[in-house]
This record gives sequence, structure tokens and C-alpha cells, in this order.
Amino acid sequence: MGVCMSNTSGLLETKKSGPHALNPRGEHPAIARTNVGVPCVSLLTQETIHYVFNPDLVDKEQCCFGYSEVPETVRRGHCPSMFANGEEHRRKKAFLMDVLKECKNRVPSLLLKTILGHFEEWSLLKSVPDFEDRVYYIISEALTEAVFGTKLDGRLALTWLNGMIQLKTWIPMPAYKKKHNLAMEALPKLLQSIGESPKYEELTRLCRQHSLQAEDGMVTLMYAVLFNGCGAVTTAIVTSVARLQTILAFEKKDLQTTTQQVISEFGNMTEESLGEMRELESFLLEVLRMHPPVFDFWAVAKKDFTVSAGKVKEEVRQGEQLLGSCFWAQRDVSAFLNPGLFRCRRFLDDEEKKNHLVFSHGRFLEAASLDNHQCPGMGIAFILMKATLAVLLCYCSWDLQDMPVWSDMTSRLGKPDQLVCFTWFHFHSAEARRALGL
Ligand code: HEM
Repeated sequence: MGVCMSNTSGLLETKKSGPHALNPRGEHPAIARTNVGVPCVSLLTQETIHYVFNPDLVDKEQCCFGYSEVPETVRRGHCPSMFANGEEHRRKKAFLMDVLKECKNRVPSLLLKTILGHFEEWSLLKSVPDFEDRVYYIISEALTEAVFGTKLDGRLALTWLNGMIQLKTWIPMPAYKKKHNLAMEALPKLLQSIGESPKYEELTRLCRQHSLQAEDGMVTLMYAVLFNGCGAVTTAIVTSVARLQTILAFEKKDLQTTTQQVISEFGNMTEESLGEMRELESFLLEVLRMHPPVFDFWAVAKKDFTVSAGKVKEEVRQGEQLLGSCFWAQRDVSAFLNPGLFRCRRFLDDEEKKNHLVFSHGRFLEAASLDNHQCPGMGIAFILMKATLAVLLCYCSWDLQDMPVWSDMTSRLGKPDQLVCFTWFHFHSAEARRALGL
């Protein structure tokens, strides 16, 4: 079961093969000892991945994802909620959950307003080569306006995001270093905009209520919104647009018709009407099953324990790194028939299947809480993803530059290998405004 490899060769293999490095012979092990840049015990099935979610057994390593890290220079030494443990995590998560709860009902209308403005602008362009970045601008403008009362500069936010993660290696990485320097320069500008935002006083009051220093709270919130939130949502939208290209024509037509029916019935896009778009939801869940934006969940054993899967057992020692592979757990044949096949209606035909999704750092149907690291932004994420895709499906036309192909490169976060670009884009703006009562 053990694979002897140095950190450097392990890292290079992981960079080359992504999650396939964990399953090189296609044997689908439940547990594997390997080296992906650091030695780790990887957990690859529905049965074993849950050990990585158990705070009684594991802790988060401060600001590290196994072989990579978020250096203190891009977070002013503060520790975002997803890397915090125990009491610090509880305080930070409680603060974030309060903020997200307060702003959620503003998200649909702010998003639609932002989408209309951007799509009208895209329509005037000859082509949209930077489609991926432009989705990030839409999502971050809408979400930052909901949270801070003013939109933060999307380009600055993306510069910060793109330079945040650094590899732990001696190999010189000039491209990473350059992005890191740009991210460091973006950070004070973003914090300044937040300091001048209409909601700043209210947010710092909330920080005090949760015993957080203002800057600690703001960096934590910025990370949650721009990294956890906008990063993952943008990726899922881009992957969905690529997937729309690969499904059968009648399946795409069905998605369009059923979404259009809901819009006609409600005449708007609110949490309620979005909740009725069940075909679109099943399509999205299938995108997130096959192409989760976060492939790997990392943790460190805080005591010795045994991981078991049927007859297979592995002793884990305190201090060892664990890697829960969301990518493989969501391709586990014990839960999903033909897991390598993209099936739009998989979650419509069988609702129970949702229990086996773990892309939110735990069971999809289990709520986020102060005692777990599960994503507290799922409600908002589905509003953002469904509303954007509904407008794209019902009121836009485009052509992709390349037929999407997936070799599951970790750096692409679930998106196809090549950048997703439009050779042309048209937005039926008047029709959209009429249908949505805008
Ligand atoms: C499809 C979209 C999304 C996916 C797939 C996703 C997934 C995840 C995952 C896997 C984690 C755990 C990361 C880890 O601990 O290693 C996480 C945490 C988190 N997410 Fe999301 N997320 C999404 C959208 C959002 C949105 C829209 C927000 C905010 C509005 C958000 C806020 C957070 C926060 C604050 C955490 C940290 C939780 C904690 O500290 O316990 N996420 N998310």
C-alpha cells in the first residue's frame, strides 16, 4: 500500500496527473499511503473520506493545503476561518454565518443587476477571450456589494486570489512569485476599500460581538467572500458552461425549457423561483460531483487512530497528514452508478444520491455548524450559480473556442484543460428584462 517517493518527485507527479496520481493503476483503493509533495494517508471512498471531516480526530494545519500554503504576507498574518481550529474557528465561523445570513436576501437582485450590465457589455465585444475572469468580476461585484454595501474592484480581487497559494518546494517558481507579489500589493487596497465601505461600522460591531479584532475579522471575511465564495462559484459556472457543450442537444433543450417555464410562471428570480428549477439543480449537482472546485481536503491527525474500510485497516499516527479526496469519493461506484458518466438528471431520478455528495466538506445535506468545517455559503452559492446559468441558458447565445476536454488538472479547479473562451456572445437583453420584470 505504501509508495516511496520524495516530496519533489511526489509534487511533480501530482502536478502532472492531479487526482489520478492517487489512483495510478485505476484500482480505486479506499486508503493509500503516498506522497503528493508531502507524505500523506489518502482517503478515497465514501466510507473513508469522513475521517478527514471529524474534528475529534483531526485539526486543520494553519494556512496550508498539504504541499501548498497561503503565506502570511497575503493575509497580514491573520488566519481565515477554514484554517482555524477549536475556539478560534467557532468565533470566526459564527461571525461569517451571521454576515452571510444578513446579506443573503439581497443577493438575487444585486446579481441580476450586475449580470444585465455585464452581459450587455459583452454583447458589444467581437469575442470574449477572458470569459473566465469576467465571470469572476460579476460574481465578486454582486457578492461584495451584498456583504460590504459597495462593490470591490473585481480585477484587484482576482489579483489577490491568483497570487494567494504558493507551493512548498525548493524548485524556483518565478510565475508563482510574480503573482504573489501582485497579490501582496492588492491586499492593502482591498482592505482600504472595505474600511471605507458603508457596512464597515456594522461589520466591526459584529466582530466585537464575536470577540474578533476588526482587521482579523475583515481579512477572514474577505477570504471567505473572495476566495471560498467567489472562487468556487466562478469555477462551477465556467465548468457548467463547458459541460453544456458536451451534453446531448435534447438534454440542453430540456434544461432551457424547464428553466424558462419557471421564469414565466414566477416572472422573477428569487430564492423561491430558483428553488423550483429542479432540472438545472440536478445538472449543477452533477457538475459539482464530477468536477468539484476543491478536489482535496487536508487535515492533520491530532491523535493516533485507525482508519478502516471493510477488512482494510490503516494505522494513522498523531501529526500525519490526511488527504480526503473529494474527486474520488464522488466517483465511488458504491454510491454512483457509472460514475465516469455525466448524467444531467442523476439527482432528479434519485434524490437520495445527494447524501453522497461531499463537495461542501461533508455531507451535502448536513448543515454547516460551528463544530464542523462545512461550507456555510451553500445557500448563496446556489443562488449565484443557478441565476447566472438561468440567464445564460434562456437569454444568451455563444460559441466556445475549443471543445472542452478534462484531464482533471488540479490547477484548473475542475474546469476543462483549456481556458473557456467565447468566439462571440449575444445577450437578448430586452427579452430578459421583460421576462424578469426589470
Ligand atoms: C459551489 C460553490 C462552493 C463550493 C464548492 C464550496 C466548497 C467549500 C469547501 C469544500 C469548503 C471547506 C474547505 C476546507 O476546509 O478545506 C468551504 C468552506 C467555506 N466556504 Fe464554501 N464553497 C462554495 C461557495 C461558497 C460561498 C458562495 C461562500 C460565501 C458566500 C462560501 C464560504 C465558505 C466559508 C466561509 C468557508 C469556511 C468554513 C469554515 O471555516 O468552517 N463558500 N467551501
